[in-house]
Amino acid sequence: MEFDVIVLGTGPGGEDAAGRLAEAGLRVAAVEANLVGGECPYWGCIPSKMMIRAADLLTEARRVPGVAGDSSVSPDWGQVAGRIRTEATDDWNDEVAAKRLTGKGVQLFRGQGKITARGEVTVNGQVLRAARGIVVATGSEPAVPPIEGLRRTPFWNNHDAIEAEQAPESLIVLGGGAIGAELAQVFSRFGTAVTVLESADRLLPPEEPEAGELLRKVFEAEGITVRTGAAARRVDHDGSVFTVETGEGPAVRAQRLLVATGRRSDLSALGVGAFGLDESARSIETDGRMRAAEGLWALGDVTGKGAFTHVSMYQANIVVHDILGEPVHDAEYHAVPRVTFTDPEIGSVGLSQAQAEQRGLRVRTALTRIADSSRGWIHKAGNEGFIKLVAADGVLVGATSAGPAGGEVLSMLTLAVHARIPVRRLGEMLYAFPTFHRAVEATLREL
Ligand SMILES: Cc1cc2nc3c(=O)[nH]c(=O)nc-3n(C[C@H](O)[C@H](O)[C@H](O)COP(=O)(O)OP(=O)(O)OC[C@H]3O[C@@H](n4cnc5c(N)ncnc54)[C@H](O)[C@@H]3O)c2cc1C
Ligand SMILES: NC(=O)c1ccc[n+]([C@@H]2O[C@H](COP(=O)([O-])OP(=O)(O)OC[C@H]3O[C@@H](n4cnc5c(N)ncnc54)[C@H](O)[C@@H]3O)[C@@H](O)[C@H]2O)c1
Repeated sequence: MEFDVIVLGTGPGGEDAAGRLAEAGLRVAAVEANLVGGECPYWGCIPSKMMIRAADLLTEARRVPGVAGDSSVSPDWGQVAGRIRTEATDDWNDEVAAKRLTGKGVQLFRGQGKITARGEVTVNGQVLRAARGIVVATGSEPAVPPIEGLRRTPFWNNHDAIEAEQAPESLIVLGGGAIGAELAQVFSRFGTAVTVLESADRLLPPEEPEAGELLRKVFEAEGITVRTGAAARRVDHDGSVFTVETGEGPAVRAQRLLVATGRRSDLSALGVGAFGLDESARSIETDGRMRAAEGLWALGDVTGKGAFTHVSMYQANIVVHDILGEPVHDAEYHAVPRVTFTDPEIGSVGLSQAQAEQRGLRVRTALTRIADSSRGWIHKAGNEGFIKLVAADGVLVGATSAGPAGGEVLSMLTLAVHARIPVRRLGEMLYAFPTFHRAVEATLREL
């Protein structure tokens, strides 16, 4: 079957690119092995943020005493699980999403697609040919670390955690990255006894050390056990209880085990070797137009530029313009924003202090605490957080905004890093009183 473009994988970026290319008049085939929409709407961003919204509501209600009276809350996981089934995922049915895509003129092929030659994808024995090229948008899947015994146990990955119909009594979370931190706090707030095991020396290891320290403090205050420097060595399951040994400290036991130790993309399963690409690589390398080879584009998690929906959509926009021969700015990654939606939210953009120093930049940093700002003091309960700025050569190269609405406050810092606005000019701006983002002004003064 002949097409102009074949899009392999219909996660956020693949779906967007396929739909827009078809609307522009190209003959587009999309190949999807699972659900149209990918990880984000069914097992990622959307349902996890629904869980977080519910968990945050419980905690806000628990903060009433001492500020506004008394409160008592009775968590009901059934309401969260119900919303995820009915409102978010349609019980993991993608009929609506598939109709939306085919309604734009895309021909959808269900099944695992593989590149079998340049310009050729085979799915379920059917050969599809693309005159202009192939877009690889196949995302990532949970990585399973090589821990003795693990694969023999019924551990959870993010799919199982998102589909949970009950909050477990106890839960071990392996990995204190974005997924581990968000879901550890969610289940804890619904009454689960949670232990986080993180092999690095802090939670959210790529972020500023102050972010990991802050989360540890908040987690421990909420009753979550946090063990860092704790790489799992062995996992057992006796039919009802998991036991995880870490080499240091006592073994941990719990009803469930969530493995959230990162993601992987299997390039050999995609057949990108047909284009001369290294199939043992962790990700597909692209140029600024997201081209990986003549007639091959890649976007999303598979490019290794940040496993975030906004990165996938940003790259999809570049792919669409490039394929249509329209002008578009090359992809830039100096200001990739990311938000871990714990409470407090950890928002960050650009380089951490350590990353900037590793690049040999002459770095200046400053940090102020949200609790010391007027808004933080007014807020009283749940006012933990900080702003940290990393500057070099008179511009911000990185920033962290941790706190209530930390992800929203991040927006102005993303703009500053993206547009390389001089620090001096940022300091001349007006900051509304009393807002959380006014802490940025105080931090600029420190800087
Ligand atoms: C629990 C969790 C929470 C998250 N929260 C956030 C968040 O708050 N914000 C954020 O920005 N990001 C978040 N993410 C990350 C986000 O979900 C991913 O970065 C995003 O979905 C990646 O999009 P993608 O376009 O690369 O493809 P994916 O969403 O990974 O989809 C790829 C699709 O390709 C299909 N596919 C793979 N191989 C083939 C093949 N050979 N043939 C056919 N189809 C194939 C898959 O079935 C899948 O549907 C979260 C992830 C998880 C797991
Ligand atoms: N809010 C968001 O934007 C959001 C939320 C969830 C996920 N995501 C995306 O999905 C990606 C995957 O999330 P993730 O949390 O699985 O990966 P991650 O890479 O963010 O974190 C994995 C953590 O597991 C630790 N680890 C690895 N092996 C271990 C072991 N054997 N024992 C103990 N700890 C171990 C690592 O040190 C790391 O801190 C994220 O990097 C992020 O890009 C984004």
